[in-house]
Amino acid sequence: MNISDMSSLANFRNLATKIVCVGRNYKDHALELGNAIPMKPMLFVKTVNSFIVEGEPIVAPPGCQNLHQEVELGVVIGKKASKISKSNAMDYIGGYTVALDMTARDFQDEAKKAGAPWFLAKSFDGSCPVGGFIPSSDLQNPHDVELFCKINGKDQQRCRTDVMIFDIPTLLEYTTQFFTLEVGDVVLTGTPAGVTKINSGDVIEFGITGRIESKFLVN
Ligand SMILES: O=C([O-])CC(=O)C(=O)O
Ligand SMILES: [Mg+2]
Repeated sequence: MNISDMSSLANFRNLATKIVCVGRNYKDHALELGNAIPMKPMLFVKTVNSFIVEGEPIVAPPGCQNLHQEVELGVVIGKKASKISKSNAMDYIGGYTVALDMTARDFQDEAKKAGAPWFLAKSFDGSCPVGGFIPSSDLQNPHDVELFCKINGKDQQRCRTDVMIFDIPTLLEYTTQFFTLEVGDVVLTGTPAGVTKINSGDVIEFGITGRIESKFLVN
């Protein structure tokens, strides 16, 4: 498999073995939830069953009363990456996407209190709506784009990626010291401020300004 085989969203969905998520990578989001600014990247994972594309509905997990959206820039891995270094990390990127790290915030709050994993809060089926693909050759600087998320037509999140705490080479170097990233895997780089409660019937539009945009409906 090489990068040209995943030029469409459907293709890298089929290749992905996991979605690696970075938490608290934007100061304003860490602060809006009352969390400390991390000293090193904070990682968790979503299974491939969380991956949905346009046309598939967002569905809250059973019992969730506080479902949140988190718009995030996604890095799509183009070359198997293990123990790579910052200096050539960008060579391992096949392209970029934008996704929602859907979060059952009430489940997460409960897990945080118990010191328990976030798995249920973060990786329920359909918890990762993914939209669009930009080959890395078409996006020279992923740290110089604007992410946006609108709910029912109203701006909810809008932020440039240059304010990430840990940049993409740092995230890839750190991540791959511990586990291998396979072709098609997606690394979600954290959400900016503006997460909020999502309700049944909402329409969520999100993307990279001027580049990719997609629309998902909430069941
Ligand atoms: O749940 C959280 O607040 C952590 C997270 O995913 C993020 O910062 O993107
Ligand atoms: Mg997130």
